[in-house]
Amino acid sequence: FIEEEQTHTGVCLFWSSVEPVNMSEPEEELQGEQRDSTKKKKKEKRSAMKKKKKKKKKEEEEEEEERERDECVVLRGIFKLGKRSHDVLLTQTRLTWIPITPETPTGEACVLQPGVMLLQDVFAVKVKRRRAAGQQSGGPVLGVALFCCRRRGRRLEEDTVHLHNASVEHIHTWYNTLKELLTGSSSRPTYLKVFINPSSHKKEAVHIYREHVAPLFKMADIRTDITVTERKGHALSVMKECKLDEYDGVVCVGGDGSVAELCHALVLRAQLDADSPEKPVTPMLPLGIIPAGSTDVVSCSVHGVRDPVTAALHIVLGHLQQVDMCSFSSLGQLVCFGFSAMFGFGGQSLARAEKKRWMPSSRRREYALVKTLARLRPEDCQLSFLPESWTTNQGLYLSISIMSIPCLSPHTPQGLAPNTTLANGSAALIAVGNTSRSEFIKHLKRYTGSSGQFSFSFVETHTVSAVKIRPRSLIGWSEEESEEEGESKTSPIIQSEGATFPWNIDGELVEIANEVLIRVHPRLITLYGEEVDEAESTVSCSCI
Ligand SMILES: Nc1ncnc2c1ncn2[C@@H]1O[C@H](COP(=O)(O)OP(=O)(O)OP(=O)(O)O)[C@@H](O)[C@H]1O
Repeated sequence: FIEEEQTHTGVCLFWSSVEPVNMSEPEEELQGEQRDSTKKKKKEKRSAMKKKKKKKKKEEEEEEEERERDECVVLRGIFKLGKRSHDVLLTQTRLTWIPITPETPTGEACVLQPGVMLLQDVFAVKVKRRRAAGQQSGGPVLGVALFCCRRRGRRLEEDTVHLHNASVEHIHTWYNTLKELLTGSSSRPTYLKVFINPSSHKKEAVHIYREHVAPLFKMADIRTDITVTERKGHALSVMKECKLDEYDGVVCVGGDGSVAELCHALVLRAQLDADSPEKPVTPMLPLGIIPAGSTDVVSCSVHGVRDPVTAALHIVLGHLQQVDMCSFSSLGQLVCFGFSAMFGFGGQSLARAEKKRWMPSSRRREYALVKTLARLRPEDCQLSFLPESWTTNQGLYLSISIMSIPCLSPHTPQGLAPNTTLANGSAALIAVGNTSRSEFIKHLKRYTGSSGQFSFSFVETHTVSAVKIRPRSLIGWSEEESEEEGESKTSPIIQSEGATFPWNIDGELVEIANEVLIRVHPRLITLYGEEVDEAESTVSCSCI
């Protein structure tokens, strides 16, 4: 077939090189036939390729089945699942149950579906006993229960498989063997340091942890050491002092601000332990994020959903994902480590929202967004970025964002930075130049859809490893705002002389006067979770 195709291509090339001018009728007919034949051959080639792919897939499936068959059976026994008896097989990696086929009166076998469960999805096994109400121990053995996770889209849900058999000996053999197989997985934690921010979003973090997370940790025999934070910076000070080598991981229950504080703390602590004051050091412990904030973009970016159960199951099962981080510094001094920063519109609207802390958080956000749009003001600055050598641009920008993760959220399922991934070693730079308010709103609105937010002449995007932003205006944002609003100036986080500019770093307001240098540190931190391409979209933003 390939030979035929090659000969045919040769003919085509020959015909295409013939001058079309003054072509005689037979020649035209011949060329028409030739075209038909080319189409036919292409179709045949496509169908042959399809067949080949199908064959390959079938072969792979057969190989997988053979591998499963060959995999050594560790235990085999009869159990009741539901009301029916099953032949249950346990290997090193999976549990398979095949219904014992009953004979029908006509002698025909009735076909029943077998079931399978991978041990990598099982997080606990318990012996089931019959107990009277209030009885704490003992009781006749009923069977074993396997607690596992099932995937529903990007969500992980808890599920249980009950294997019933009243033989004590049989059940103990199965329980001990299953326990042994499950403890083989080294990335699963047994002792966690947990930080809960009770002030996050609707002040529900403690409740979320108690209701949805603690029972799963208990079921998986994970011990915890809990700190309920009392103020900003509390988690950082605890992390500087505590004995980290006792733990297998750290868990943060809160919003993006709490996550950023803990990531920052983990990297600083690693630097301290390694006596490396200059260079960021990869922390030994992974961080688990239980979302309890208002947007939770870091959690959404590693789970695909804003769901405490999914987050807890990723921790329990030891799913690890290395993630790029940025360092933010000014005048040679580290400001913080984080995942994303917004200068201009994003910083200004957060600064406005912070002034209205007394408002409910969603109202506060909408108010700030609308007001910042109404008073849209570009920043005059010098923007430099480093793909290989520094490129410098100067001008008016409405917004500049630097994001080392895609920043997925239910509002922006494809992410604020769909052009970066969790661990590609670079960040997305999205610079929005000066334009009219209506064009800027059009650009913002497209984030809620699937594409098109960058298809404007005033938007440029780059893949970067470092960025420098130097504001050129002499009047700082807060001074101008205070004059406009008749309010007293709020105290800046970084005390500085002269004009300061608001930055939104992982949802936290940071006011900085001078040039800011952002560097990307590939795979600096490990988070519990996995790479996801899109977040589940459950809310829409109506304010614009
Ligand atoms: N007890 C506390 N009282 C006040 N602030 C706290 C407390 N504990 C921690 N913080 C600080 O609160 C800040 C914001 O926390 P977090 O991000 O969890 O909540 P949020 O701002 O409501 O959520 P989101 O960032 O998703 O909007 C963090 O910088 C954290 O250090």
